Amino acid sequence: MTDRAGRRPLVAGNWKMNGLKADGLALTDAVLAGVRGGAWRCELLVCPPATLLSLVGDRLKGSPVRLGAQDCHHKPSGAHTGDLAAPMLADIGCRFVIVGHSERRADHGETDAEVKAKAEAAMAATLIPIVCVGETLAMRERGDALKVVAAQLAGSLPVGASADGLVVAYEPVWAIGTGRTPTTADIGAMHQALRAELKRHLGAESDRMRILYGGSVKSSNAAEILAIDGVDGALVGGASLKAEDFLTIARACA
Ligand SMILES: O=C[C@H](O)COP(=O)(O)O
Repeated sequence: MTDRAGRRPLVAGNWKMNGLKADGLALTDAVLAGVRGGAWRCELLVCPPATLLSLVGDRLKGSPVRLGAQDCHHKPSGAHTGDLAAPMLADIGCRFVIVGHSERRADHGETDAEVKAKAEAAMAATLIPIVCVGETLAMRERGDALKVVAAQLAGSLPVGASADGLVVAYEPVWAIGTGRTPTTADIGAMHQALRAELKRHLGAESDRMRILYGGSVKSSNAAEILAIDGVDGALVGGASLKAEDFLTIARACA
């Protein structure tokens, strides 16, 4: 992977709804042990469940591994039982927050407009939103993937994003946790379409924005996926729960 327009690759681990305290700490310590002493080409990020953010964040202090959350509310505070506001996440050391993951879009009916509002709330709290988009299998089989995902991105893009202040993640829904991935040509074409869409909305600023690929990224396919033109890193689910697999993926950026 080459630096294109100064984009440093980002490898992000989304732990999803996994891990009790002991698991989270053991995974964090294993990642930190593997990271120590290495010169990392990519930026490293872990996104534990909300219950572990403080604990993991404390462990990560002084390390090159960043902390991120998996969701935030679109308001900065208020009567929203069970939700977490972006300023709260920033307050406990988060630097990034994933918004619009397909699991939240499916499980909680989140729309593009809500994702956009969450991304704007994240930016207002100085967090970097990772805005997720991706097609279902039916959309891909109908030949609609490029069109649908570009429209999803257009509807989810926060207003006023700067190059360093926004990350996009392309995650085909049918590739998440299934072991299936699109062809390298399909991933390349989608990343090209997303960059064109970013450019249409944000102009030249978009050249330096990172677009990640997510969906069944593993240690065995990471090098191939991360070498695709326009892929600026990976959003990793299952494989991020094993430190060695996560770090092998990160090393594939070298
Ligand atoms: O956020 C991560 C993605 O949903 C990918 O998950 P996965 O690597 O388990 O397929």
